[in-house]
Amino acid sequence: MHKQTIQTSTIQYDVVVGKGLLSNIDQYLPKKYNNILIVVDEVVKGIYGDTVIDTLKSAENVAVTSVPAGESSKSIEQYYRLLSEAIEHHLDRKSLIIAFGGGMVGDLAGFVASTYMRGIDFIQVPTTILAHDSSVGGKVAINHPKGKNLIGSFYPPVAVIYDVDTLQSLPAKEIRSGYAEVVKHGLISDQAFFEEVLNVDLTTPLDTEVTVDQLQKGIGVKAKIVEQDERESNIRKFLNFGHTLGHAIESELGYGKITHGEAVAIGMLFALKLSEEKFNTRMPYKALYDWLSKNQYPLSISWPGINQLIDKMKLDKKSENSIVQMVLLEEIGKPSVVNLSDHELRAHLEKFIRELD
Ligand SMILES: O=C(O)C(=O)C[C@@H](O)[C@H](O)[C@H](O)COP(=O)(O)O
Repeated sequence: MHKQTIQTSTIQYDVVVGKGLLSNIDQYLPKKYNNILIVVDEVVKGIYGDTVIDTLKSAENVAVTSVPAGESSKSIEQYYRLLSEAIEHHLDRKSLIIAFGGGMVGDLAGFVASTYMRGIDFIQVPTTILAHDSSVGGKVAINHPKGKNLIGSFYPPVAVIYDVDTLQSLPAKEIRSGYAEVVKHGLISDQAFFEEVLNVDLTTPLDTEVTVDQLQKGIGVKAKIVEQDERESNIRKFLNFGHTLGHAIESELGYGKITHGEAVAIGMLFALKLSEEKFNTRMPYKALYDWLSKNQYPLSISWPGINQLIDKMKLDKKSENSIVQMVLLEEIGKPSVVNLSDHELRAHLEKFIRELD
């Protein structure tokens, strides 16, 4: 078991990563709670629900509610339903919400926790590779049809309990989605880490040791940034590498039509191309493209119109005065935030889409 403590200006919490944590989950709660609501992804509930529920029920007053798997559950309807569940189960300010599942559940349940009675404790219990990223750092949100994560807050969990045994049951699409965020952590931090990630073959069973090591490195990259800039006024923007276009694609195609990581993968390719042109430097575009293709990421998508994409990119939370900001790389491990005019963005996007197709 590996423990990493995140210390921001507002809170300190542990991220515990290890095997077999679910069946002892009660031991990792930072304190005793009078009432617990577990919000769980339907699929996760079917596989691991009993283990967690039984363990907690022996010690605590526990209610469970499941949400349909997939990004479309990050909706105002599910959010409202979960608030109603919290009321119905008499959660109060001494209660706890446990987000048990992937990034969707973490974002949704975390946002419920951040607003119910003006905020109650919540714990992230991630079950996907992607959630090594989303469970740390305290960004919680739901989507609006006009844009991804537009309704949300910064609300850190009181603990992250990451049982890596759960990764065994991930379908290929989820593995791909999560690994895009591992690639991102490599690109924004360190050439050696990036190269190590590109050595992973996602078409064969994962080597758990290698995966866990890379997830811990990714969490480390994220922790270092979040500790310095929890509310994204500066360097936290770097964690958004690949997301400006990625989020626009996700929201234009319809949430869930393409996974978050698959969309971010295309966004990272675009960001690498732009980085080459902006900084007149060589980027590992081809290496990443080849790795993504080999690992069956969908790179040939049914592209939304450029105007729609640009409108969505302007709604990105990094934008100021409707000017799109993108995270580019001066070199691997040296991210930089760059403003882009509509004209520039359009020209680069048109070229990128033409070349990718
Ligand atoms: O933690 C962050 O900061 C990130 O940007 C990490 C992203 O990988 C993550 O998908 C995040 O939820 C996106 O945030 P958003 O602010 O662009 O909605």
